[in-house]
Parts: sequence; structure tokens; C-alpha cells
Amino acid sequence: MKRMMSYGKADVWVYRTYAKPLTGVRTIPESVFTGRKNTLFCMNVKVAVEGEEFLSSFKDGDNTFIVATDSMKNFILKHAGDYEGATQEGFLEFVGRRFLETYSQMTGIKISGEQIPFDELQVPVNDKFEPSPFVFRYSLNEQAFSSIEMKRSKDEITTNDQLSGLKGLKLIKVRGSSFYGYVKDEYTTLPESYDRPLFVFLNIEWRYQDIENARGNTLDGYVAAEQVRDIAYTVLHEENSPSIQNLIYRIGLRILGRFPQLVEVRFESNNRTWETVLDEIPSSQEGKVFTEPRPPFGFQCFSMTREDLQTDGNHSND
Ligand SMILES: O=c1[nH]c(=O)c2[nH]c(=O)[nH]c2[nH]1
Repeated sequence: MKRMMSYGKADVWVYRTYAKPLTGVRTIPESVFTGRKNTLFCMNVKVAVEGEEFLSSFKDGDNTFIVATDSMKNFILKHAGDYEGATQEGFLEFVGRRFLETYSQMTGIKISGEQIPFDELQVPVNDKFEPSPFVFRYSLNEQAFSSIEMKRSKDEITTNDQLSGLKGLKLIKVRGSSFYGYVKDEYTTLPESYDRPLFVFLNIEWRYQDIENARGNTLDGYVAAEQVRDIAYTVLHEENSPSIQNLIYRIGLRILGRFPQLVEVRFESNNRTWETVLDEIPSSQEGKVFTEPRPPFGFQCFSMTREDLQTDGNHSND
């Protein structure tokens, strides 16, 4: 059995200002997104390094080959200043490669990041409202995610895996969702629902055919997390969902349809559908009162490839 051995640093908070703007993003019908100014380019980075030379530090307490994780943190921050690109994916690859080039005892590296979102704020300028170029609001909403695994054999550095994603998208649809027709037996207490308020948490990940597109350097190959987010809520808006299972399948079809440069889309969803407290309220024809659902929460995991797009007969992609 191969030994597990790595070490590294998590929660390296990188706040870079005035990175290169992301431009040239191909627009899609579901989204107004055209690019990022990158006035703030911020992320929480995690790095783990591998290499047989580290065995002596575990076994013998010999730190000869150990790069202190504190130095790794400094290395990442210094390279945030050197990075000349416009995407988190590109930055992580850049800094991962630099680690392997700098320290020969490192033969493999896993590096991942979650972008820290800051929202633009509209301020009055000459009788109009425009986004302030200087003031932003820290956002608790979903975060763009990226991870990369690289290896060095002799002098060649190769990328083994790269994933991009979106974490913690939380969407509520107040009507137009149902859940019925499931197994009824002596364990069933859940009533069937023909119009439930669907509150769903989503993590979505995607894999490119060609990593060059993930870097954001090609003219229109980059898939922005903002566009994937916009597809997710557009599908939720447009289509009635019979279950979260079917909802994520439909979102996946739309994502694969819009982005031929992707080979795979993966989902993790969490059901947070509100608990109904009052089905009718006197002052309103439609209003109800709900409260937070009680744990435990259901989840779904599903991955899709381009084959799903070809075998689906009735997807509503235009
Ligand atoms: O969309 C849903 N899928 C399920 O599998 C499930 N199970 C459940 O109790 N509620 C729901 N909702």
C-alpha cells in the first residue's frame, strides 16, 4: 500500500489589488457577465506538498529537507505580486509550478483556492449611479473554487488534474417545485408536495478538456463561475423541478451545452427546503409562513459528461 505523506499550509489569505482584468469572456444567453475588473483579486489558498525526501522528517526528526509551512505562506503571497494573469486557476498553476521549480525535494503538489468575493457598490456620480472603483462590500455569497495537482518527474512538470468550481450557491424558488411519487412504505412520513418552496445549496465543479482554457489566456475558452451561477438560477427559474436530482441534471445539461470546452460537470447539492408553518394566512391569497428545516439534511452527488448531452433527447437548450 502506498504511504500517504504530505504537508502544507491552509488558510493562506491572499488579498491582491489591481490584478489584470479578465476580458474576452464569451457571453451566454443566461448571463450578463462579460468579465472581471479584478481590482480585488482575493483568495484563501491551501497547499500540500509531497516528496520521498520528507520521510526522514517524519521518521527521524531530521528537518533538512523541510520547507517550513510558514515559508510556504510567504512564497504564495510573494508570488501573488508576481502573477500577471487574471484568473485564480492561472495563479494556482503559476505558484504550484514555481514551488516545484524552486524546491527539488518537492515532487508533487496539490494547491487549491476559494476566491473571496467582494461586491461592487453603486454610488451617485453626475446624476447617475455607477460602481465605485474604490469601495467594495465583502460578500458572504458563493465562491469560485479551483484546484490543481502537479507532479515533477526528472525535469518535467506535468499537471495531473485541474478542477474549477463554485461553492455554496444558495437558491430559493418560492413556487414551481414538487416532490412526489417516491417509495411509500412503513418508514414514510413525508407528505407528497406539489408546490414546495425549494431551497437548495449547490456546489458545482467543472473540468476542461484543455487546461489552457482554464488559465483564462485563450480568447473565449474560460468558463467564469459567475456564468455557471447564472445558468443555475436561470434553469431553476425557467423549469419546474420534480426533485433536486432532476434539477441538477438539467443544470448540468445546460452547462455542458453552453461550454463545449468542458468534459465534465459535477454536483453536490443539499436540500434545505423550508418547513411549512402556516399553509394559509388571512391577509394574503398566496402567502405562507415557513421556518428553517430541521436537520438531518438530504444531499445528492452527480457527475455528467458530454455523453449525457448526446443521450438526452429532450433537453431545452436552444
Ligand atoms: O428533491 C428531493 N429529492 C429527494 O430525494 C428527497 N427526499 C426527501 O425527503 N425530500 C427530497 N427532495
